[in-house]
Amino acid sequence: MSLPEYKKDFLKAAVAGGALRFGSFELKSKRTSPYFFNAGDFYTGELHEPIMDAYAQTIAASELADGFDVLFGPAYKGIPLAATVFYALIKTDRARYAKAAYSFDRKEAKDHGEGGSIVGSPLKGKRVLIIDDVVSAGTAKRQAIDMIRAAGGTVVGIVVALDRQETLPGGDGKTSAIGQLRKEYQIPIISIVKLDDIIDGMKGVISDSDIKNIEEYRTKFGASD
Ligand SMILES: O=P(O)(O)OC[C@H]1O[C@H](OP(=O)(O)OP(=O)(O)O)[C@H](O)[C@@H]1O
Ligand SMILES: O=C(O)c1cc(=O)[nH]c(=O)[nH]1
Repeated sequence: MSLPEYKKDFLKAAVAGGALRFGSFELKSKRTSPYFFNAGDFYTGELHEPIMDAYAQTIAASELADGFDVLFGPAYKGIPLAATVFYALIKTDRARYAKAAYSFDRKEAKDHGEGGSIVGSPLKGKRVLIIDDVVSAGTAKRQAIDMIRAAGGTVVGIVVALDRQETLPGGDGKTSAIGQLRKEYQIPIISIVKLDDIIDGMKGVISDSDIKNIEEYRTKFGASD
């Protein structure tokens, strides 16, 4: 299967910039994974542009492309994502996104000046697309959904960089964290790449033994949703 160019560019930049690594890594879940994606590395010049463009193209090519009014980035890591990907969306298709908007929250409400927790576009009556780096257990996404609903917005979807497509530890052995959120909130959750794309895109780029380790990991922990 051939990956779209923006996914190839994303993977190439992520590997070159050290955001996507291969070896042995302990996850939050305590699983040992043969690959790791560090969204904390998005700040370098070589990574920033391809990653922000890849988010924008993922959104513009998705079912959510015309279905949101506000791109919302939960604090903290979601904040630069919302601002920068919104800019990339405008650059990608000005006519389509000129009337859209972005916003983000403060972790601590401001008690002076304009006050409150939401900065940027008000959410009342708006269709809101959440942007973030990754989903681990889904806790931060649930909090963001609650906050947006409390502010009168409707969450229409979530976009993240990577879907690891792996089962939730202690779960039913089939469902992923993303799958669980999809079911719970009945919303689309899209990603720039998923584990299957990494395996496809990295063949011939990383060693055969790294590919084999990731395929074995997918066989052991791959989710079915
Ligand atoms: O709980 P999940 O929805 O699976 O997501 C895990 C989130 O946790 C981290 O953010 P955190 O809330 O720790 O805030 P930060 O952006 O300030 O690091 C990380 O950036 C993910 O967005
Ligand atoms: O599950 C995790 O802890 C995890 C995996 C990954 O690839 N990247 C990350 O930041 N966390």
